[in-house]
Amino acid sequence: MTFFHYRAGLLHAEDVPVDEIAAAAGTPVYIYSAAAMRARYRSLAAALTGLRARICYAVKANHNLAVIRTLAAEGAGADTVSWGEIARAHQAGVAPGRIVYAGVGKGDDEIRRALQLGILQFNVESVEEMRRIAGIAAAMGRVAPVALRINPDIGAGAHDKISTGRKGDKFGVAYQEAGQVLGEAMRLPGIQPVGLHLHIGSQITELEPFAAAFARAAGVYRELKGSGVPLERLDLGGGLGVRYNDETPLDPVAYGLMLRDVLGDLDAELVLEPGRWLVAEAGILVAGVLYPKMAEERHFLVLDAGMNTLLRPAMYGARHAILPVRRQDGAADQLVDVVGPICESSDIFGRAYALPPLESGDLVALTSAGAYGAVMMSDYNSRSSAAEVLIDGPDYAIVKAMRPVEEQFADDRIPDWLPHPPS
Ligand SMILES: Cc1ncc(COP(=O)(O)O)c(C=O)c1O
Ligand SMILES: N[C@@H](CCCC[NH3+])C(=O)O
Repeated sequence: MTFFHYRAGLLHAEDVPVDEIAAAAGTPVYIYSAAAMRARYRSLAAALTGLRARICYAVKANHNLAVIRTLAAEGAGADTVSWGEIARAHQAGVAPGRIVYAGVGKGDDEIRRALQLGILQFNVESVEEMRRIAGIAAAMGRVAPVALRINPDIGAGAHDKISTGRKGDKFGVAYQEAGQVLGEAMRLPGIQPVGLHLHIGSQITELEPFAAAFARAAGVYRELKGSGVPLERLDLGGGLGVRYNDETPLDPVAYGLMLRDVLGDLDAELVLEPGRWLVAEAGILVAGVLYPKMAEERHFLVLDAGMNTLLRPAMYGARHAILPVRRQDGAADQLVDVVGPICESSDIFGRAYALPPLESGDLVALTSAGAYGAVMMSDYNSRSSAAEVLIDGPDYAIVKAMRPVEEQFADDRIPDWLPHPPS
């Protein structure tokens, strides 16, 4: 965590003291380090040297415009999964010709808008979707560049809920059926097959499943290209794993070597769609301590951040390391269960965290929170989403303010015909 470090016992994000940011933006607050994101991007790009490859940042991991802009300025394109994400990426400055668009449920209007904008390619997940895109494109007098997402039947990912490439998962078409589907695609007006796509899962810390899936995809690619399908791109998806606690994150150099080994002689431009790997460790979530609740049977630390702020622990049993924002010299750590304020038993970040004694008003930082944190926030229990702050050296900016409670219900409407309650 070199971009988040202690100086004189106080946690800093790059050069800015974290307590200063918390005072300015309120808590809970997500803090992102631009330098950390750039360092990640550059180390991955460097590991791909010599390969014909492009990086399309999976904006689902963190879709704040300032985050997308930081990576786009480094040369990243965008991997998207809805018109909303395409619009965000475009708004943040990503050129349409650098945007790929996946997802099992693309709506007609989304397809139309993406065609109008002129994105690089649609990553198509079913024959039904292929036909739908063909119809819409033909009616618009356009041709949709399409990569077919194949399901390689290889499981990977830290959790059953984030494995996407097994037979029976909803994503893509069985790899054995790719030829048939692309054969039909070639006969459809409005479709230009340009590639294959796969994405086997997320938070993968081993190279083997990637290598096995990519080798399988390369076999299909070669066979189809050999039989006359004009393929030019193989999109490998994302999935590169990071450190949350004690995991060994995926090494980009080893990943690059594996790509050379498995795909070095493939006649294809490669596309990588990392999300988590670029931004997770570049972000922390800073929360205020509401109460230390030291019941005899269990010690709890109740934070002002909850599952509505960071859903990963409740949803996947994920465990993010937690640091005190101010270190205490000489104070012995206590084991505490760290929980949020939401009325759900699953609103718990984890049991038995070793932390120094903390009081109301103290701050803690949940680490590796830059990916799938802010994007998955909700106003559940009518608790407002956290603010987001971007740091760049000595500078910082609130890149999304915490929403005042009144704005949460500003769009609700009470129909005139509903009776009034008694006064
Ligand atoms: C198609 C696709 N590409 C890329 C990603 C990004 O994954 P990750 O954040 O694990 O790199 C995902 C999400 O899992 C995805 O579904
Ligand atoms: N949201 C998930 C991962 C899903 C990745 C997107 N397909 C997480 O927090 O780990």
